[in-house]
Amino acid sequence: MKFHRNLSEAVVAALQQIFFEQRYADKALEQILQSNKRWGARDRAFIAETTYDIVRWWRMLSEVTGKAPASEADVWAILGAWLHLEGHELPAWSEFEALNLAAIDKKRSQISHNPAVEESVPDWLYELGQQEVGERWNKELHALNLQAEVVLRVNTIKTTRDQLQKQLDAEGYETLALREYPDALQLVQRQNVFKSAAFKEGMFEVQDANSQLVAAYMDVKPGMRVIDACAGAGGKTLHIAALMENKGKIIAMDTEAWKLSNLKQRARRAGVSSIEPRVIESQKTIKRLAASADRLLLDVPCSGMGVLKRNPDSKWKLSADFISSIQVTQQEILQKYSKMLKPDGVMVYSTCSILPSENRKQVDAFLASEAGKDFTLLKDDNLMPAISGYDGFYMAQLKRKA
Ligand SMILES: C[S@@+](CC[C@H](N)C(=O)[O-])C[C@H]1O[C@@H](n2cnc3c(N)ncnc32)[C@H](O)[C@@H]1O
Repeated sequence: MKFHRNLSEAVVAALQQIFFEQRYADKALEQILQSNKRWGARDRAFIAETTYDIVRWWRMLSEVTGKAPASEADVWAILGAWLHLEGHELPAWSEFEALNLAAIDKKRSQISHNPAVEESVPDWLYELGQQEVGERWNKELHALNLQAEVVLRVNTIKTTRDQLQKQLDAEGYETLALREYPDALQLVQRQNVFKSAAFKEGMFEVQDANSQLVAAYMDVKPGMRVIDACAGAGGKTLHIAALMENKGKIIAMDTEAWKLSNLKQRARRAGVSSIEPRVIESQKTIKRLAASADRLLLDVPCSGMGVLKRNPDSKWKLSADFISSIQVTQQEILQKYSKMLKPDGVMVYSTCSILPSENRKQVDAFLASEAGKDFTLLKDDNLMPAISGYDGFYMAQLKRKA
């Protein structure tokens, strides 16, 4: 494989932004990819995938190159080590001249005794995972370091899974229908599906397979009144709308107005008219909706510990303090927002985390509290990356007593 210098420079520039300027990986890449309109699809894929993979393996690569990267030259060394460990011959560039490949190989073989380095996570995060996830942690961590599959959710308001599969096939995108996920198609090869006519026509959204199980857990029926209280840009809201055949009403709420604006655009493309976005300005917004929903989704903000495959930079940006503070928000949302559910209604609490302290323990604390005394837990599920091959999620289905 031939490595082009300008693409490697783009990777180094993205990594410097991510690690030295604390920018989010997706934002840094978006800006860098926009800066050169002449790069084709393969060039863009190389820059994005290489950057993400190096972000994923940053600690391991720092260890094998011998020091914590602090300069542009160090980032070139990290790129060189990555290329070498991936089995590529290094281009004869001055930045790679000082690299000692034999020393890199030696260090790589020595780090297997330290799983935090081997799996490339900070020590505190490794220890937290051990305490919380227990025996399964090493397997889950390993799975979280694999590249995420690209999974589509068929928009059943506009098409069927069979029809969409044929349409995509005709456009040059080969997909697999996933047996245990009724609305899901998985790309056989990584391709930019956002360029397809099917996407522009609103036939699908890109959504992880396990994420698609959350809306299904809501047990919605056409005509119901549903509140999605942490809707964000509406990944799950749109799925709920499709399951309700676009009949009834879904109030999509969030504290961030810009996310709800994105949701509006996506709803238009998907041909969904049953969603009413509503920004949460204060607790009054919640109180006005007391006992008004047949179904309530609390897809709460969380650590994102189930989705490290697609957001590997979270490993370096998360902190124990952030996880503690987000847990306080999760319990507050359970306590206050659960009041929006009608008696006899069903509420789903979900996270994209695999930490019990954000999941079942939050539900148990809620059930033991005054606000939770009217609720019973019907079922819950831990969707684990190593078992399923997809992102990690937790979902609990609770009923409010009649
Ligand atoms: C896990 S994300 C939601 C993802 C979204 N449901 C989806 O499927 O794409 C959590 C969302 O909660 C929002 N949020 C944070 N604090 C909130 C609060 N106190 N009340 C409601 N939403 C909040 C965030 O802005 C974020 O969009």
